Amino acid sequence: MITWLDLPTDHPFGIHHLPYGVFSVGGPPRVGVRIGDLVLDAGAVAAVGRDAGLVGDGPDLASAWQTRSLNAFLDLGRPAWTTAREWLTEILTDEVHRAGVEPHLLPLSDVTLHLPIEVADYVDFYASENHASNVGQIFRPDSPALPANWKHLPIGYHGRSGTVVVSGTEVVRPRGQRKAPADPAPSFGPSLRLDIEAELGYVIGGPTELGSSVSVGDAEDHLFGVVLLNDWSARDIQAWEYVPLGPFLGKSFATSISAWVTPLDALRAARVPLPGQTEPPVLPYLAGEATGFDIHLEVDLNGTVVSRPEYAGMYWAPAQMLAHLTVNGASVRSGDLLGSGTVSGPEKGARGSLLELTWNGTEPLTLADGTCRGFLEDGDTVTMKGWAPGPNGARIALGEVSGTIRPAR
Ligand SMILES: O=C(O)/C=C/C(=O)CC(=O)CC(=O)O
Ligand SMILES: [Ca+2]
Ligand SMILES: [Mg+2]
Repeated sequence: MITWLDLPTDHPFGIHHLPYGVFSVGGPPRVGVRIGDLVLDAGAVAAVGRDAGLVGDGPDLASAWQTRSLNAFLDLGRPAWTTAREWLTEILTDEVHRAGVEPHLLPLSDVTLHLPIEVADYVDFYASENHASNVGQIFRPDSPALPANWKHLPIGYHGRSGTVVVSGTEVVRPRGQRKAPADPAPSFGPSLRLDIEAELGYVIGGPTELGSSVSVGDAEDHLFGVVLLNDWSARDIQAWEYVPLGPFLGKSFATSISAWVTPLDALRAARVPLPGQTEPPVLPYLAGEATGFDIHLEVDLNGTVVSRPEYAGMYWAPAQMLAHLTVNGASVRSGDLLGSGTVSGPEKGARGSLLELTWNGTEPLTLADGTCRGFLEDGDTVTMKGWAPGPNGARIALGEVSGTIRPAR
């Protein structure tokens, strides 16, 4: 597949990728598709196709894309996502479309990128066995590292969708209550243990009805695509507040996602079997054809790569997470966001949080500038990147997610 754009076939944002985002250039935000270092004004070019009668009786992509989020497009469901991807591929590869499309391509450097989805409900899972057992040892040293339910169900909690922000948004250090086990009483102030969590976020589309469930086999009809996600976490606030209802203010102040949503359809070459769920076997509603993804992550703190987590090691698949989330009859909405849980590998250099990398601050990291970190300081910038294998040896780069810490107000 060769595009008429002047683009190497192995470009990480090549014709085999085509991630969606929302951009503006002075005017109202609208849906864009990234190709190379250009952004295609997708709604404008679809309107040209529609008005010229080229798009037939298919879904009205022009209307869905001339809006300020991906939600209307997500509402159309998987058949429309497939049609859209085929059509975009055609207009970017067949030279006959060039004159009509070229005026709607803008340099990435000229546009402002926005939060790509209006986040409906946000759920964060806990799907890495290494992460769960590390945090278990740190937070609950007198209990088994993995809770008794961990291999039977994908554990999760409902988060705060209104504080999900796009890459580049500054993060204000949260204030709150904390009490270390040895402290006689709780104290209040800016978090002293501000942390990151490297995760993938799954963007849901195709709403379901209240009372119905999505099976593992049907889950990918509702899994539109993937973002990189940083679940900023205040460990001191979290450790004191979370018993018995789970994370609350320690994680609700900001969650950052990448501006680009990589469609699941672009990740065909990245599919890998799950590491294995035979001991114990999962209940029937969680069994079935579920795969993981061979996605490589990189966490950069102020210019030093501090971790390289491997998503392929995750225990629970996104299809299982969605099946579990809906098994009680809970419905999903377009724009729902599912965090995978922190991606941590077995090696120290593959842990997805500073909590684990520094073992709760007791083993600080030394950065390239010679400074040390247990947790984040004001002014620190964290950038997460990711890539997956694409077709014919090419790579697919996920959109990066970055954020800088500002002092508490
Ligand atoms: O084990 C705990 O009490 C808490 C765990 C987390 O903070 C992790 C969480 O947000 C889920 C995840 O990212 O894996
Ligand atoms: Ca998390
Ligand atoms: Mg969060």
